[in-house]
Amino acid sequence: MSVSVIGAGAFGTALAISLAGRGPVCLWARSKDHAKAMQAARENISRLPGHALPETLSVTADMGVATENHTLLLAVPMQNLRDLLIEHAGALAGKTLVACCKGIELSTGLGPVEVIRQTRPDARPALLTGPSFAHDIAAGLPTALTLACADADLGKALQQSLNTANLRLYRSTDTTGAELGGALKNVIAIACGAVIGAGLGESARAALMTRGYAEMQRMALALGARAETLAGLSGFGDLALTCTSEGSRNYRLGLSLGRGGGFDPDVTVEGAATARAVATKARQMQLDMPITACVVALLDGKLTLDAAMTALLTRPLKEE
Ligand SMILES: NC(=O)C1=CN([C@@H]2O[C@H](COP(=O)(O)OP(=O)(O)OC[C@H]3O[C@@H](n4cnc5c(N)ncnc54)[C@H](O)[C@@H]3O)[C@@H](O)[C@H]2O)C=CC1
Ligand SMILES: O=C(CO)COP(=O)(O)O
Repeated sequence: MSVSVIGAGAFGTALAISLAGRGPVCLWARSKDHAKAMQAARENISRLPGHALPETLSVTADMGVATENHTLLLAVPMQNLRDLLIEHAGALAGKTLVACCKGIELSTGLGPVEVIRQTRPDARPALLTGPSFAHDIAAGLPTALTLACADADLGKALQQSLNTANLRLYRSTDTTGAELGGALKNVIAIACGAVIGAGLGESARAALMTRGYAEMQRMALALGARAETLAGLSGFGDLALTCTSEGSRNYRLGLSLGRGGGFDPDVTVEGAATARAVATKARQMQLDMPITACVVALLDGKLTLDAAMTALLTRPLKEE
C-alpha cells in the first residue's frame, strides 16, 4: 500500500519520515515555495527543523501527484480539515483518508472522521491518534498510537501498512472514542499548563488530570464511545503526555495563561477552538463540564485563574 501524507506541518513531516523507512512516501505541501525549500534543504526547516528527509521521501505541491497513492494521511489542523477536503474534492474521491488531527470542528461540533464522512461520503475514513510528539517520531524514538477505523478489515490493512520501526499501532473500531480522546485531552492540557504556570503545584495538576479525564469520559460515553478506548492510548495515554510536557503546544499555551504572558497566535493549538466547540456541545447535551467551561472563560479573558480555581474548588461536594 503506497502512502502520501497531505500537509507538511510538524506532524505530517514526522509521519512521512517514519514511513519512509518502509519504502517510498510522498509528502504534499500546499505551498509550492515550501515544497521547493524542503526539496532543496532535504529538511522541513520552518516546521520540523533538525530532521533530515530520507531519500525515499519525495515532496510535492501537486495534489495530482500526491493522490496517485491510494492511502492518504491528512495531517492538517482540525479547523482546516473541511477546507482541504472541499478544495481537493475531486482528487480525494474514493481514497482511504486517515485523519491525523486532534480536535472538534468549531462550526459543527464534529470530529475529523465525521467531517470526512460528511464531506467525502465516497471515501474510506480512518484516524491515527495517540501520544506522540512530532520531534520524537522524526528522531526515531519509540511511540505507540491508535489506528481507528470502523471497517475492521480496512483497519487491519492500515495497521499493517502504517506500522513502522518506531510507530507501533494498536487497532480499534471505535472512531468516536479515539477522536474524542485526542480532542478533549488538549483542553485539559491547557488547564494543567495554567495551574503549573500560576505556581499552584503538581497536586493541583494531578487533580485536574483526573477530574478532566472524568469530563472526557462523560462526553465520550454520552456520544457512544467505549470506555476502554478512553482508557487507551488515544485518551488516557495522550492525556498523560500532553498534560505533563512542555513539548506540548496546548500545555505551553496554558503555562503562558497561568503566568500572564503572551502566546504566538500562529502556533497551532488545537485545544483553544476545541474547548469552545466542546463547551457548546456540553450545553446542548446538558453535560456538566466545569474544567472545559473554565478553560473557555480563561481563554476569553472572562475569568482570572484565581477565580477559575475558586469556582472549581467551591462546587457542591459529591461522590467521585
Ligand atoms: N506536532 C505534533 O507533535 C503532533 C500534532 N498532531 C496533530 O496534527 C495536526 C497538525 O499539527 P501540526 O502538524 O503539528 O501543525 P503545524 O502547525 O506544524 O502544521 C500545520 C500544517 O497544515 C497546513 N495547512 C493548514 N491549513 C491547510 C489547508 N487548508 N490545506 C492544506 N494544508 C493546510 C499548514 O500549511 C501547515 O503546513 C493537529 O491536529 C495536531 O493536533 C498530532 C500528534 C502530534
Ligand atoms: O498531540 C500531541 C501529542 O500527542 C501534540 O501536542 P500539542 O498539539 O499540544 O503540541
